[in-house]
Amino acid sequence: MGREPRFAREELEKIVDNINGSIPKVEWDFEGIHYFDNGPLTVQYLFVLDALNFCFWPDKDLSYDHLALGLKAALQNDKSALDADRLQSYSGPQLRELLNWPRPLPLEEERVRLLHEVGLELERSFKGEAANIVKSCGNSAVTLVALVARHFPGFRDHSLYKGHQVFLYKRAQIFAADLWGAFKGQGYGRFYDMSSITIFADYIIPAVLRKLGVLKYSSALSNSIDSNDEIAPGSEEEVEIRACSVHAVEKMRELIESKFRKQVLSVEMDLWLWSCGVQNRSLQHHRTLSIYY
Ligand SMILES: Nc1nc2c(c(CN[C@H]3C=C[C@H](O)[C@@H]3O)cn2[C@@H]2O[C@H](COP(=O)(O)O)[C@@H](O)[C@H]2O)c(=O)[nH]1
Repeated sequence: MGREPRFAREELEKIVDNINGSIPKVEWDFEGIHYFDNGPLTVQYLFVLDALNFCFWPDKDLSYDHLALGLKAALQNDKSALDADRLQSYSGPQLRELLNWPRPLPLEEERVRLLHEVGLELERSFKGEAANIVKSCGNSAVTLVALVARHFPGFRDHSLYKGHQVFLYKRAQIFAADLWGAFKGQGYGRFYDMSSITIFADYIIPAVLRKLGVLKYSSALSNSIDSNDEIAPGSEEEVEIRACSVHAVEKMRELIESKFRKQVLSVEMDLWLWSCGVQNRSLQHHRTLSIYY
């Protein structure tokens, strides 16, 4: 038997019936950890946040919250902390200091490289401001994702799977969703095509779907995940875990529409599933050293 995950339609139907086709509403920033001033600095904050929004698990005490809170505190202390020229100059130890983290961050060199890349390209093409990327996307989240991926190679979350290119664009899509959530669909968060954004294929959502029984893993894959083996970035298994998660949630959304006549966004389903996942610290997730999620 292969090691690939399998999508279980019966389990999915049960879940959709249990919630009566209504996705429990989770407020964006339910954790109360994000910087928000209703202006362009918030866009800069979210863009830098999502440039670094990956791979926290190698340090068991580190989580996404530390990154969000650290960048928020940095901005509150110094409004110019995330200016494009400053982004290009941070070293690893300076980034740690900014985030108030006492030891090297996972993939720290990559994080620093990505910060420099973001600062340089913001300066070169967007007058230093992430808000200008958003202004040039014509209120389309899809255009925003494409623009970000075109200008910032670090956001090009793609892999080659059995000869096909697979694009999951987790961090570029979450940037659009974060704008939409933070600005409550207004101003910098106004997009007419949020329904075209899929879930953000990270390491939490697949673990939640597995726990719910919607994704079934072979015993070989289950054993390696449960014994904390690392899964190689770009491997077939890694792409399958992520792509099956996107597929499962799209199927859930289709089922809710056909059975309950309700339109739901994948972004709303993502936030619900993700918030369940991060509140369950014992959840076993797959471990891949990746800059994409
Ligand atoms: N699918 C999905 N993945 C998300 C997020 C978020 C945060 N979204 C903000 C938006 C509104 C909320 O109020 C959140 O604050 C982070 N992650 C991913 O989780 C992992 C971190 O886990 P841990 O090591 O336990 O902290 C890592 O891959 C990270 O990239 C999300 O929303 N959806």
